[in-house]
Formats: sequence, C-alpha cells, structure tokens
Amino acid sequence: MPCRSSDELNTLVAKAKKCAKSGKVADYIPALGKANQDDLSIAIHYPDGRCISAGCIEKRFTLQSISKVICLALVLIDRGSNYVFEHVGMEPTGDPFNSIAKLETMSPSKPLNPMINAGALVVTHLIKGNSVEERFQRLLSFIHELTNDSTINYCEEVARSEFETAHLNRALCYFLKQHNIIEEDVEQLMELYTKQCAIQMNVLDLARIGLVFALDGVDPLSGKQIMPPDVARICKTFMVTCGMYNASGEFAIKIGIPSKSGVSGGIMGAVPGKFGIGIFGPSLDEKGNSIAGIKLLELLSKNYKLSMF
Ligand SMILES: NC(=O)CC[C@H](N)C(=O)O
Repeated sequence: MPCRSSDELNTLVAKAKKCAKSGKVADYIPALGKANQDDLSIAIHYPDGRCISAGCIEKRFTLQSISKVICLALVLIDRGSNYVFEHVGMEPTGDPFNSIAKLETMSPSKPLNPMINAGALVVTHLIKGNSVEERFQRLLSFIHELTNDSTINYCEEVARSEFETAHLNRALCYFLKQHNIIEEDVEQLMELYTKQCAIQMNVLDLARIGLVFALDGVDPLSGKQIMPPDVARICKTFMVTCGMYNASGEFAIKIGIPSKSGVSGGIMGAVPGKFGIGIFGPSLDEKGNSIAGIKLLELLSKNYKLSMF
C-alpha cells in the first residue's frame, strides 16, 4: 500500500533531513553553490491525479543530469533506438559521471551509456533541429508536454555559470569529436547542453514526469501517449542500471526504484505502473547524489515495499 498522506511524508522528510548535514552542495558549477544545504522536499504523483507532498515544494531547481533521461527519450523518438545505440552504448561504467577514463581505453571510443556526461553529450548532439535554439525549444516543448506546464524554462544564471566553467565537458566533447562520434562545433553543443541542464522546475513537475515514465509513456490525466512504451522502458532500464551514477548498484539493492539524479540535488523516481516521485535535496554525497534524498527514498521503499525486485 503506497503512502497516501502528506503527514506520513512529513514524518519521513523530518527523519531523512538529518543526514543533509553530512553532505555538501555542489559548487563546481559556481551558481549551484548558492543552494540551501538543509532543503528537502518531495512530491508523489498518482495516476488518479492525486499528489501528496512535503517540504519546500514550490522551490525550483535545475534538472542537471535528470535532463539526460528526458533528452534520451526525445532522441529515441527522433531517431529510433538502432541509430541512437550506434552512437552510445548500454553498459554501466562504475566510474564517476564526468570521467574520461573509459573513453580512452575503449575501442571504438563511443561512450558506454547515455547517463554519464560523455554519453549525454552525444545524445544532446543528436537532438534534431536546424539551430541550437530550435533544438532547445524542441526539448523544452517535450518537457512542457510531460509536465503540462508551458511556463517551464531554463535558468540563465546556472546555464551561464556552467558554460563558463565546463572545461571537463569541453574536453569530453573534443575527444568525441577527434574520434568522429560527434561532428558539431563544441561551443555550440556546450551551449545546448548547459541550457538543457539548467532547465528548472519544482518537485511537483518532476513527479509528474516520473509518473509518465512509470506508466509506460502515458499521461493518465490527458490519456495521451507522450512517448512510445518502448522508449519509456529503455529509459527506465537506464535509470536502474546507471541513473544514480556509480552508486546505481547499491541503490538498486537498497531501494529498487528506477531513478535519475542530478547534481543540483534533484531525484526523479518512477515506480513502474504505480506513481512518479520528485525529490529536491541539494546536499550531496561523495558520488554526487542527494544524500537526504536517497535516505528519504530508502525510508519510502522500506515502509511501503516499493522495490521492483
Ligand atoms: N551529474 C550531473 O548532474 C552533471 C550535470 C552537469 N551539468 C555536468 O555536466 O557536469
């Protein structure tokens, strides 16, 4: 029986919040360093339209790596899975999300999966459109459809802050370009990627996107099939195998919910067939996942037996 009341959620948030102190807000993207370490909020969106929540649910945050799974869905729709997987692999790496190591040792040097930065840059490169602006607007429109909220946009300050400091991501792009995995101008791709990562929303919106993935691509409120079931299935599989970076194995064992995190402290969860979860807690553990957010998911999963395994 899933959690049905915001009171129950409030109790779990209060418990999980205690471990926020032992984490750290990301500051390698300088604008993210302004976040409040103690924030923790959650929303759960059910197929009948009911939404329960706790914490500072109106606060908006940038998607960062959560955007990778949404972008992957769009590109799978745009190009089909055969084409996409000619350019990016399907295997977890066990390395940090921004690592360049495997690119150098693998042959051909195509990135191992779309959830690490190298793979996500390739996926962003594959968004169809004639200009950065057109490609970005297509991704944004897809997000508007998923959330049913056409006011969602990106945070210029965070996008600029990442664009000015993303030396490692630029290095990944140049490596990929040298090996003919990407063709476009690196600065152009970085502009698109940093805007994508800076798309901002609150936990209610994020839970709604999680719900669409949970329900195999259907938005239960409009009845519309927003993405083919196969696309939702592929994305959820990556969320299980690579969604929490190099903590995905432990997360699958302890929590067992397809999830995707980002360094701003967001986590999107999709409990298959049941509901969507949005979490925001900017204090991160050493692997770059929301420390209190993971604790909160662990409490939820144990209390309500949510593991899919
Ligand atoms: N793990 C993350 O959320 C990383 C996203 C961030 N924009 C980066 O590319 O470094």
